[in-house]
Amino acid sequence: MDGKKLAQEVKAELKQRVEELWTSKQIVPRLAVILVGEDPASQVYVRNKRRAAEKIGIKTVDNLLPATVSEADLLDLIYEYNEDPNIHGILVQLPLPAHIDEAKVTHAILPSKDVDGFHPVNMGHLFMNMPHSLPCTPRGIMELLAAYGISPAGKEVVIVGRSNIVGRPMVALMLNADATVTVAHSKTKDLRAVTKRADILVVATGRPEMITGADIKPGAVVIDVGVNRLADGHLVGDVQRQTVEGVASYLTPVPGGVGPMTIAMLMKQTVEFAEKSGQDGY
Ligand SMILES: NC(=O)C1=CN([C@@H]2O[C@H](COP(=O)(O)OP(=O)(O)OC[C@H]3O[C@@H](n4cnc5c(N)ncnc54)[C@H](OP(=O)(O)O)[C@@H]3O)[C@@H](O)[C@H]2O)C=CC1
Ligand SMILES: Nc1nc(=O)c2c([nH]1)NC[C@@H]1CN(c3ccc(C(=O)N[C@@H](CCC(=O)O)C(=O)O)cc3)C=[N+]21
Repeated sequence: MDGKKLAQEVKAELKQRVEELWTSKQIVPRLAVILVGEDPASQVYVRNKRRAAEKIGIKTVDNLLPATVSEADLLDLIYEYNEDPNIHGILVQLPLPAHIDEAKVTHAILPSKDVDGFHPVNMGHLFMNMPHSLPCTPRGIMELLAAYGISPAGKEVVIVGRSNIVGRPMVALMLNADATVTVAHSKTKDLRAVTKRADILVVATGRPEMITGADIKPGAVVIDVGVNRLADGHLVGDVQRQTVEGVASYLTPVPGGVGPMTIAMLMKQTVEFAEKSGQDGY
């Protein structure tokens, strides 16, 4: 499944919507990105986001804060963006340094500007199937499946991983799409027996190539969320491509699968928020 190509298509459509937004309301979508510390992988994501935004016509306001920044200063910055009517989306790159309480930061972002969909209010709405904002990675996966004509309705969907960023919101989206959902994690007994049941398998563990051809049902659709940089600089997923390719009906590559879709969905959410701005929020 070619996430890179689909992401290009999504971004081309967004570019038009951004132009329309300017013509009809003179609004430029603005996204504030906050990165704390100098994690090189995170810097790559921030750069990719900025590049994508520039192409679409979204303005990004990047804040690269030192790892030593205090929690109070970070919260103050978020409060400023909450109040600023010209900022439509706020994203704080995770993980944060240990001295900063991640939950406190996530909760500080105004739900109506929470482009990641990580605020408990947005998570709650998502689980009740009345979402305001959708976490970008799971949403990108749903759009990929839809583009390939794969409907989760009635299917056995197994999600490996239960993080707040990927696994948990993925459960909600799949349930909302009428799948029969199983969630596996590090305490799951006999993981292979569980993954082998899946018609659609979503793997988000951060364990390089842990899922092999022996772990999947022939013909399964396999979504590899993992982005793992090996010591030699090589990028691999959580799925072993060589052994899975011959068994699965579809597989998302790494790179070029879920990652580019995540960025496209972040852009989409920002444009959607800008389009809604001025209307009644909650
Ligand atoms: N492509 C993209 O857009 C994105 C990619 N990623 C990538 O996806 C991967 C996962 O990210 P994230 O969800 O944030 O990771 P986390 O580390 O937050 O969560 C990993 C999850 O996998 C589970 N897990 C770990 N090891 C095993 C195992 N051996 N067997 C079964 N389950 C296991 C953990 O279980 P437990 O809860 O029990 O600890 C946990 O629930 C990473 O490689 C990350 O880089 C992340 C976000 C976006
Ligand atoms: N608040 C927050 N929101 C996030 O969405 C978030 C986060 N924090 N912290 C880190 C993870 C990780 N993540 C990725 C996004 C894009 C690619 C991506 O574009 N990957 C490219 C390759 C990138 C490369 O070459 O390094 C690909 O898979 O083709 C990867 C990973 C978002 N995350």
